[in-house]
Amino acid sequence: MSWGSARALAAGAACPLKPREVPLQDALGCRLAAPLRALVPVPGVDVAAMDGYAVSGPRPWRVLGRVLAGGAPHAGPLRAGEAVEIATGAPVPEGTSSVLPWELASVGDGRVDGAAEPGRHMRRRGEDIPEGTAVLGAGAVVTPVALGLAAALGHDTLPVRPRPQVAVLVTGDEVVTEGLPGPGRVRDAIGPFLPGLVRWAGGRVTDVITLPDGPQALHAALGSPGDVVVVCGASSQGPADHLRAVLGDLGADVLVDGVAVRPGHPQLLARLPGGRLLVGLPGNPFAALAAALTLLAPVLCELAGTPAPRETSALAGPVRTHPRDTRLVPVRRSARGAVPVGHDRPGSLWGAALADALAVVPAGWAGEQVELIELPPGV
Ligand SMILES: Nc1nc2c(c(=O)[nH]1)N[C@H]1C(S)=C(S)[C@@H](COP(=O)(O)OP(=O)(O)OC[C@H]3O[C@@H](n4cnc5c(N)ncnc54)[C@H](O)[C@@H]3O)O[C@H]1N2
Ligand code: MOO
Repeated sequence: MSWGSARALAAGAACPLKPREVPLQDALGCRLAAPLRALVPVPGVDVAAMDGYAVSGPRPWRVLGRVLAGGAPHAGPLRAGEAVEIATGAPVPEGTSSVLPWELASVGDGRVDGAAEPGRHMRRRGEDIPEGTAVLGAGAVVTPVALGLAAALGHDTLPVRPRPQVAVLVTGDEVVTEGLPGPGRVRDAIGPFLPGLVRWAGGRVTDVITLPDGPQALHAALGSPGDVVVVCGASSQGPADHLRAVLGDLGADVLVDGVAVRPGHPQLLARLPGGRLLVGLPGNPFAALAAALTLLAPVLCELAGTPAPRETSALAGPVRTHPRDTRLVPVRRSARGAVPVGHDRPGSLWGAALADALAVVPAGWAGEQVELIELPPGV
């Protein structure tokens, strides 16, 4: 299957998850499932915008008392010639014609005087945001700032597209997860990059489980909870690659079995009985990254309701093409175009770690602009 068809098929195989109402802090990074509306006007009542004196009518004014934000409001309306000392954010009494900042006020003998401009230094109820206004549309990303806005508008929870939950199964008798790998051993380089990549694509890794080679352990682990299961290694058809056999036993529907892309051609997408999707990534780490961006990222973007960004660029440097398959080439974007960074062997993440995108170079490429797939940035 071509690289483009595999990506499109992966996106089409996933349906957006049902919206859920979640506490504010849990909504960070999710997409809003409905417009964010102002449950209250901002400000809630007419308030002072400066520390000073709320005054009524022409100067000078007799000072009747003091109103603080969060304190008791002034009892009754202000009449012409009357004032109260007031703090920024405190409700101005009915009848206030202006707020005179303390810097402009002369005070003495229970009176205040100064050049007050009618209507100045007050914020009217709903002047910043009228009640009921839709301030952000459905589909907007809940940023840290959006959380502050939602709180100001009276929300304790938000309706969002939930983050798809991803279980990661890392297979291989030779794979170790800490320390220096001994002879015949290799450090797991895929389990450490998947949580960040998954989060960037809108999901959340719930578990990274390391499994020995063998069908029993894999069969049992495929029951791990999650909207998507990712299996690393075991995607090829060697003597220790049991994924296909296990999927056959389970009666899974294999939707993609190999993609015409280098690296990463032995990748796989299947629908498990019950409807969950499984993505099989090759064991070579750069091949696994290429496959994750080909099949896993589109699945997660679709489940999370996140549109996948599209970007094209000229290539500013030589690349090798493949006679039949698309090549994914680590590049750094620059004003001259995307510069290949090299070090792009399937077994190493060196080139990808130097790069900020992968250039999609089709077979038979003749120098035209290429698509770029962004690599997850650090946060
Ligand atoms: N006869 C063929 N053999 C292979 C083909 C092929 O087309 N015909 N394709 C090769 C390619 S390309 C890849 S990629 C691998 C994919 O194999 P698997 O997904 O089954 O992965 P493994 O065989 O388990 O491992 C491959 C390689 O990667 C190392 N590895 C495995 N897991 C990890 C990990 N978590 N972190 C770091 N490195 C890992 C493993 O030790 C092997 O060296 O198949 C080729 N063979
Ligand atoms: O996926 Mo392999 O090269 O394509 O390492």
